[in-house]
Amino acid sequence: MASTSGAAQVLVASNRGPVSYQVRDDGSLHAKRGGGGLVSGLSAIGPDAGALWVCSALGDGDREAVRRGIGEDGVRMLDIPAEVHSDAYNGIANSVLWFVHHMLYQTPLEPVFDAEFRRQWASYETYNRAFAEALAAEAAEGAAVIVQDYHLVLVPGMLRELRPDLRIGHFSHTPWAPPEYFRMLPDDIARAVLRGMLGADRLGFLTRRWADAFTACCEAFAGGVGDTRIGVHGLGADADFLRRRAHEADVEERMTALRAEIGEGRKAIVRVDRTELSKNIVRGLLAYRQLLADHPEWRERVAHVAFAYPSRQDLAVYRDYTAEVQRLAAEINDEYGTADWTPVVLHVKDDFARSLAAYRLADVALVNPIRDGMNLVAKEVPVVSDQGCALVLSREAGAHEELGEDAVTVNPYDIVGTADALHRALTMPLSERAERTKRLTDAATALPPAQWFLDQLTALTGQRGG
Ligand SMILES: O=P(O)(O)OC[C@H]1O[C@H](O[C@H]2O[C@H](CO)[C@@H](O)[C@H](O)[C@H]2O)[C@H](O)[C@@H](O)[C@@H]1O
Repeated sequence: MASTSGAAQVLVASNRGPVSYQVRDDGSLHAKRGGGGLVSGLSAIGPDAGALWVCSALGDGDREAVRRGIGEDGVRMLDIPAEVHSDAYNGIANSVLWFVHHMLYQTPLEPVFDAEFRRQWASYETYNRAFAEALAAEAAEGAAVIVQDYHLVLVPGMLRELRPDLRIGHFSHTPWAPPEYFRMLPDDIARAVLRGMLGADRLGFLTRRWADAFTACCEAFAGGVGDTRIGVHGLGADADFLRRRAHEADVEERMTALRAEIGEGRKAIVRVDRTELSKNIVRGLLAYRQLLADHPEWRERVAHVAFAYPSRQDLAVYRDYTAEVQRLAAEINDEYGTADWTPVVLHVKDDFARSLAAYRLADVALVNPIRDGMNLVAKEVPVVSDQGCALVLSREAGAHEELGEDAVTVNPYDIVGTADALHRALTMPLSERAERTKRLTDAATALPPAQWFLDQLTALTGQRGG
């Protein structure tokens, strides 16, 4: 394992780490890169950067790795009891805080703040305390610590009490809810969230909109942000890595297979997401069906390549959503498919090489979240696309702040509007597509992950506060 206790000068903390382990049939452990935008962003902080990454063991394989003392350089995995982790991650972080910040509650999916919620909140506190104690033990005198995301909002305040000498930052990868939605949380919990965060010297957000919403919540419920500084760092795509990786042999192989699935000469509307309610995959499929209904000329001339990778499957609402995506894709294929045309090419098994293959082949990328911290797919597709790609982008994605001018903007709730946007994107002249792709690429790569992290570190260590 990587560090000597008390020696780390720079630390990051997040629920999901850069690697996860699976136990093979022969008992050996297989290491796999962790998924999701947060990991993509932080992966620039390799062991060479000298940082220690403190994360949670997430499954049996990870726990086994901790028990066997197996680990990557620069990574410390915490073996927090499975039931505490489940309450904190599934119960509080993903069923409450995620839903509040993405404003996903709507009838009949409503928050229930009952005794079970209070029990899970106690686990969430325990979980946060485990991180605070591990960070306090690993950090050198005066070290910089940057805590990540809604799983760990109590850590800055807890760590401040344990180690007042540290420079403490926190970065949110999600949107932040406006006060009129945030106030849905019980008052004491809302205050605990804000006070926990305000234990940091500096807080980072992906866009000005989310930073302003946080400030507004503090003004409404915590008497303001006090001495805590707030900054905006719009995580960008890693162009060098993506372009290199997208031209490796396994990606080329998958392009051949995908071309066969799409069919010769057809255009491809591509989307790649975790199967996540906020990503709005169902309305994307409904919009595609509307396109086929409104514009029969596209039948047999286009395919919707939809990769919906498993996410948070311990939660019933995510399993139901996954089933709905699969049901609707099959329904569209039954309704419009022909002997040699599959209108929706749906894949649900996570495969990064196949995602890159789809990016390269895309004529149109559909990114239509209800709300999204940033959405890195919107930034990755233009970088990798072989022939220039039109981007249909929700105005509610953080990425829209930087990419909106060269995207075709949609209201994510408007199915007819999204169908019209798809038609506009499909008919965009190739020269216009290429020009827009060039500008999208410039904007998407303005702040690559390594620089994104360094900027936060410089801003944090260049000041004392809190
Ligand atoms: O760890 P999981 O529960 O499997 O979820 C994966 C990650 O989802 C969220 O990612 C966000 O971060 C991205 C990078 O800043 C952003 O582009 C994206 O739009 C967000 O959804 C979550 O914030 C992470 O903590 C999760 O690890």
